[in-house]
Amino acid sequence: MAGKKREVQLQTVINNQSLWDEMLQNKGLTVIDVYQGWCGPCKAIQALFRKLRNELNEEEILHFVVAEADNIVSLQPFRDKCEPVFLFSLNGKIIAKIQGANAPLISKKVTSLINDEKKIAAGEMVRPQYHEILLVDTESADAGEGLSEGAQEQYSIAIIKPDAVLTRKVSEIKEKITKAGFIIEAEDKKVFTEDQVMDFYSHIADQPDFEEFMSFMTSGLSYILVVSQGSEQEPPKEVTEPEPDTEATEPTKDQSKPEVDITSEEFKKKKRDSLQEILERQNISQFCDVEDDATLVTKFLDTFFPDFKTLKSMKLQKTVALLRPDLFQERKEEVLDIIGDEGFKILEQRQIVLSKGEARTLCKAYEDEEYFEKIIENMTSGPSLALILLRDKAVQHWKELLGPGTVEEANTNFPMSLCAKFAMESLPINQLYGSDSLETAERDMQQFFPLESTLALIKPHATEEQQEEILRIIQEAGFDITQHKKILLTPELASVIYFKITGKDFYDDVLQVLSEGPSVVLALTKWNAVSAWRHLMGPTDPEEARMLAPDTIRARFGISVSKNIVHGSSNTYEATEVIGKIFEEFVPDNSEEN
Ligand SMILES: Nc1ncnc2c1ncn2[C@@H]1O[C@H](COP(=O)(O)OP(=O)(O)OP(=O)(O)O)[C@@H](O)[C@H]1O
Repeated sequence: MAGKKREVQLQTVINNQSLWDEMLQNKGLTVIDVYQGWCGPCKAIQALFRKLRNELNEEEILHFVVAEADNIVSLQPFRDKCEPVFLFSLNGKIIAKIQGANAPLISKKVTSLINDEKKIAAGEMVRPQYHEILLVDTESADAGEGLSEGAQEQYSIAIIKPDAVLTRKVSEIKEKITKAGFIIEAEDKKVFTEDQVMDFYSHIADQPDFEEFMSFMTSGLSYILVVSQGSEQEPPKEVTEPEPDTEATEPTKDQSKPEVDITSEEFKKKKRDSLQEILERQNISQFCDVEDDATLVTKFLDTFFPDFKTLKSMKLQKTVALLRPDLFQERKEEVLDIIGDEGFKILEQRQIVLSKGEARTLCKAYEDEEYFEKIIENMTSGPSLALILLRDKAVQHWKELLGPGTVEEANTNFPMSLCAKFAMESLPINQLYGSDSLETAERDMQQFFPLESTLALIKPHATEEQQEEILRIIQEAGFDITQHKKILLTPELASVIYFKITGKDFYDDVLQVLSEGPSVVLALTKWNAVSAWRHLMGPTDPEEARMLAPDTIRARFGISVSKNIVHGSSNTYEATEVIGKIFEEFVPDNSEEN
């Protein structure tokens, strides 16, 4: 019976990768107890699962399984760990993990997810964009949810406010922070909601100008930075290198290098305390708030960086992989399966016919071989498949899987490598390519996936919640929101965006919709941005979108053709023109405030 799915009283047993993949097809929530062959599933929690199953009575959408880490590639990070791990898969996406048999937490998680599923099915709630978590073992006692006190103490949060983002001061501020010896551990761009401003700035809520501050903070993108102290041995450079725009005075006692006998804790404290001071000395504190209070820092991390600790324990990297033409044509699916099984996430993929020049650059290592021209011929003979892969230590891991450059060496010394596995008569070299280093990966990404920007509009009839959801969808799809502005589109501004349709008979309808309130205007950047954003928006008419592309933004939130919630540029020329006019020629009213 080994390797076959067998029903036990409560939980289905998953003991190989194909059953695991099959399990991911389950509809609704699957609670996965990850166990080790040598110690068996967690008995302590089975009573809770039985109780939840009976009380919730939702067999169609609530499943319980036990999954053996030893035999499932996806669960590799959890092998040989004694502590129980529970994963929560929602419609095939692992969205949460609890380490340890924490019954109350597990119960709360299951109940709330099932209640949400019921509301979604009844049309009472829009499906939230759940983030897929990375499967790693965090190896710490607190690893359930949130961060330990110890971990929180090391970090400060710096918020670069909307006016600084609009006037492009972000790089300068970040550079000043890092030059002063601090490390920016993580960053995100967000438009604060009113509730969030209320929540995070409650300590100044009684100030007379708080309402003004609230509307300023919700008016555009802020950058939220998680900042740590950096190495305690290294003195902050900022104190010894006055910035050109600050007055060159004799260093005060505070600014001089730390005494040699200072303890590392004192030194860390000194550096931590000085982030605010540095910003003040550099005349940038009006653009950037610093939060050191441990409780607030935790709140920021939990709200904006829920995976921070997991990601910090990893070396997440991007690398570029390429399947050469013959392999792409004949065995693409097998390669993609291996990529998935090895835990890589494919961020982008495209078919590309390489030019001779591109092929020569990629195969430079073989330029002295007599078969060089033959491989250039082969590589330019048809489309290759280029991929951007994301994973912990992606560059090294992909190179290790590939094995050596030539089939001869792979067959002799590395018969398990992908080079040997996918060898083909037509080519004496590896049918697969991988970037050699982080620098090469960066260069390869620029070459194969050049960045492009598009203009996006969220129309006035979108509610606050819908705006937030749309921004989340945008970020989840890998777009970088490079500009953000909330403005009332007057007929003059509307004609800049909709210059192509000003003569159409429905143009008055368009102006009418835009006059109903402020719109959110965005510049979105990623490879192939224009077409990717149009794809995400869906067909112009929401009715048609609901039939043809029900997951698109217009299908989910559009009301009618004129109230179709979003707009996007039609081509790169239009995008460049309109972004230039809206974000560069039009000077925002609040750029000099605060
Ligand atoms: N027949 C119509 N009646 C009312 N409004 C319309 C009609 N046709 C188009 N519109 C509105 O004008 C906008 C621009 O129209 P266009 O023909 O350029 O559509 P699109 O390129 O699919 O959408 P968009 O340019 O907004 O991304 C549409 O998004 C829609 O809101």
